[in-house]
Order: sequence, then C-alpha cells, then structure tokens
Amino acid sequence: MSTARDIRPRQDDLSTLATSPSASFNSPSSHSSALNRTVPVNAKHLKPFATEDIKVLLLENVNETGREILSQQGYQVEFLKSSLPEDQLIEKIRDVHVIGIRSKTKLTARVLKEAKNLIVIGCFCIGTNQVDLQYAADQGIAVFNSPFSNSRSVAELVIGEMVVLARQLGDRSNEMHNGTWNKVSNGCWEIRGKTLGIIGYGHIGAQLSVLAEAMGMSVIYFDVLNIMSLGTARQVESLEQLLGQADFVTCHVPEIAETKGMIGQKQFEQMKKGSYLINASRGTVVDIPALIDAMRSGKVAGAALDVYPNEPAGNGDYFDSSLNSWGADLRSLKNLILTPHIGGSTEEAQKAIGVEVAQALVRYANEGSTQGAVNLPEVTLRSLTMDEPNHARVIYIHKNIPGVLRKVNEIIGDHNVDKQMTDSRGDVAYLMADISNVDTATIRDLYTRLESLPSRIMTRILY
Ligand SMILES: NC(=O)C1=CN([C@@H]2O[C@H](COP(=O)(O)OP(=O)(O)OC[C@H]3O[C@@H](n4cnc5c(N)ncnc54)[C@H](O)[C@@H]3O)[C@@H](O)[C@H]2O)C=CC1
Ligand SMILES: O=C(O)C(=O)COP(=O)(O)O
Repeated sequence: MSTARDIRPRQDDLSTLATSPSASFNSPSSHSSALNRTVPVNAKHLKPFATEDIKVLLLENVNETGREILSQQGYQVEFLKSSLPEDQLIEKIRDVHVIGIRSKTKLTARVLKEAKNLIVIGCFCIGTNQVDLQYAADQGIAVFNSPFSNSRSVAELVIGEMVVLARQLGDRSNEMHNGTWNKVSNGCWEIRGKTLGIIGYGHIGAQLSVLAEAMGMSVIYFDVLNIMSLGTARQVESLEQLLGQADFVTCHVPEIAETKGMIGQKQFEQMKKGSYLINASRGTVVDIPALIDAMRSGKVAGAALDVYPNEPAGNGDYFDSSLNSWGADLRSLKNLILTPHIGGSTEEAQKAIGVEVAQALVRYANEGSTQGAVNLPEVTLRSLTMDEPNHARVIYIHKNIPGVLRKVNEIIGDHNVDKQMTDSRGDVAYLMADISNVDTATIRDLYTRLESLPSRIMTRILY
C-alpha cells in the first residue's frame, strides 16, 4: 500500500503554497451546500494535501494496530476509550476529517449534519447499522467496515455457549462461587446429535455451521438468500420450520427493519419445548420481554445474550434496569448467560480489524480509493507516485444525474487525463481522474469550476 508520502507535494511546493494558497484538499463546505446553505471554503483547506492536516477521532477503544497505522501517516489522532453522548459527539465531530467507531457510536443524520469536514467513517467492526449510510453517501462521506475479521470469534463464542447452556454451567459456577455444591444431571445434555438452527447463514453463520458439525450436531439454517450449504447443513424454507426443528436457535442477521423483533412471542411459541436461544447479532432482533416469558414458562431452557437494545457507553458503566426496563427481570433468570457485547472481542479479531479498517481509511484519505466502501461505488486507480510530480488526482463525488460526465470532462478535458474511472451507486456517483502537467494555479481553477457544478456533492484534489 502506498503511503501519504506518495502524494504529498514536494517541499518547495509546500513552502510556496503556505504563503500563497492555491489549491484545495477537499471541499469542507460540501455538506453545507447539500443543505442549501452557502459556506465559503475554509481557508485552511486552500493548501495542498498534507497528512498533518488530517484530524482523526477514534472512539470505543479501537485497537492499537489501527491507531499506529493512522499515527504513522502523520495524522493528528485523538483516541478515546468509550463512545460519547450525542451532544459531546457533535462537538467533537465538527472538526474532524476521519472518525473511527465500533458498534456503539450512533452516527445519525443529526450528528453527521454537523460534521462539516468529515470525509470518511471507519467502523472497526462488522455491523454498520449504527451509521446512517444513505445520509453519509448523500454528503459524500465514505463508510468502511471490516466484513469478516471477527466472524470466527463470534462463531467460537456460540459453540462455547451451547455447551455452557446444555450443561447449565453458568448456574453451577455461580452456586460454587456462593459456596454451594449442587451436582445435577437432570436437564443437562450433550450437544452431540442435537439440531442447531442458524438464522442468517452469512460469514458468521457459515463458520458456525462447520464448527457445529465437527461437534456432531445437525445443522439447519434459514436465510432470505439461497445460500450453498456447507458440509451436510440444510437450508429450510421458513423461520417457522427452523424454529420447529432446532434444539438450539442462534441469530446471525444484521440489524435492518426486517430483523427488528424477528424473534418475539409468536416465534417462541413455535420453538421446541426445552430448546435454547442465542443472540450475538443485535439487541433489537430478540424481543426481550417475550424471551423472559418463554424462559419463565419453561419453553426455553436457557439463553445467551451478547447484545441488547440499549448498551452502556463504556466499561464500568452499570447495566441495570434504568437502561432497560426489563434489566432486573433478566438478571434474575436461571441458565441465562449475559455477556457485554464481546462476540468479536478477541485479540486476534481486534488486531486484524484495526489493520484492515485503518488501511482502508488511509487509502481513502490519501488516494481516494473507495475499494471496500459500504455506501459508495467502489472506484480505485493505481497509486500516485513521486515519479509523477506534476500530477493531481481529482475526486468528484456527485449526484448521479444525466449530463454530469460531459460537464466534468469539459472542465478536465483541456488537460492530459492519464487515467479516469467513474461508477455510481444509487443516487451518488464517484469519479476519479489523474491529470498530468498541472501547476497549482490550474488545480485551483479546476477545483473552483468543479465546485460550481450543481451536481457536486464533494470535490477533493490530491497533489
Ligand atoms: N456480538 C458481536 O460482537 C458481533 C455481532 N455481529 C453481528 O452479526 C451480524 C451478522 O454478521 P455476519 O454473519 O458477518 O453478516 P453477513 O452479512 O455475512 O450475514 C448475514 C446473513 O443474514 C441474512 N439475512 C438478512 N436478513 C435476513 C432475514 N430477515 N432473515 C434471515 N436471514 C437474513 C443475509 O442474507 C446474510 O446471509 C452483523 O450484522 C452484526 O450485527 C457481528 C460481529 C460481532
Ligand atoms: O462487529 C460487530 O458488528 C460487532 O458487533 C462487534 O462490535 P464491537 O466492535 O465489539 O463494538
């Protein structure tokens, strides 16, 4: 991967431009314009790309592997261990170009509206439900995640939880901690020969399928897509069929409108008596009061929850009934494993995620590559190098409406366009072009003309 050095201007350019700003790194006013307000381009952006200008805010204890990669680029990196309440987040996000979060921080339209300088969001996790992806795309803010670096960790956790639930290990351990010897076999089982029902056969569900078969389980799964079975696993046609056959039911779907409350009272009624439920996906997927009823009635013999509709902001915060009205009821249940959203929390996963997402952020900030972005079209050009000193990379994020390319090419077409690529995704299109033999006055002119097009969402010129 290339580094910022590749596209940093030569030192003599920098010194000239420091006194006579002549080109733009990106258009911080873009969000304002999308909101029909006119904010002049901030003077501090009227200078060439210098990595020291990039401000990064990392929340939620992003792994040091990621922190290091970003710091090594020369970016200004601020690191916080927990997430922030919305008002504090809004204050901080106003200033930054790059933000790194995990599953807790909600980047809603209300928050992003204030993020005038933001160009990219890194979700150092799998889920991206915490970000308003469409709003971000409409503002030209790219979003990256780590699609599978913690899948194995979640799958292993679920295997462990099945054994723990089937043997009531949590309760036995608690009893021993309280000084009680209680040797029982009643209601304790092997998992060998039992049926595991996986809801959502994606990265995690598929890993789990293979591991569960190795433990001697039969695997069935339900997914909205037709997915090839691994091993001897079998796809069933409906959730109801899965619930009626499975001894263990485990959820591995994303949080989307269709999955909210997908396991509720009706679904608990469809489950086998004495079966188990595991949820390490998102807290809104399972209706907790319905789970409490199903456990109290004996329909569900045990459950493991790793995720909750409301989760505390950071370590040490109290997980109590003020957060979730059913908190106390939940804590009183037997054979219920409660974990603080640790499905992906292993050294292996966090290190890998740190590297993967930080590299994506660097590639985007330094080179404009959207490869792997979850909300913008994927566009990439081979790296700029110092062998091409008078090159500039034009990045033009624009509304996907007819006639834009003609107008853009009228602007850049007078120059030697070495390479160019464009793609669209929904209402937003992304164009990247490398131009050679340009001086800083030309770059400034290009920038001004691109910015004046009504189709423009965000313009960046890297040189
Ligand atoms: N507890 C934790 O720490 C972690 C939780 N997660 C959660 O697990 C979720 C799943 O992760 P992956 O397996 O990597 O995602 P994935 O995207 O690879 O797989 C999700 C699967 O769910 C299916 N699906 C979507 N809607 C469905 C529906 N209504 N009914 C049935 N199937 C449906 C999709 O077709 C897909 O096959 C993530 O979105 C995230 O929210 C992920 C990592 C760690
Ligand atoms: O990867 C995910 O989607 C997770 O849920 C893990 O989230 P976390 O990084 O532990 O906040």
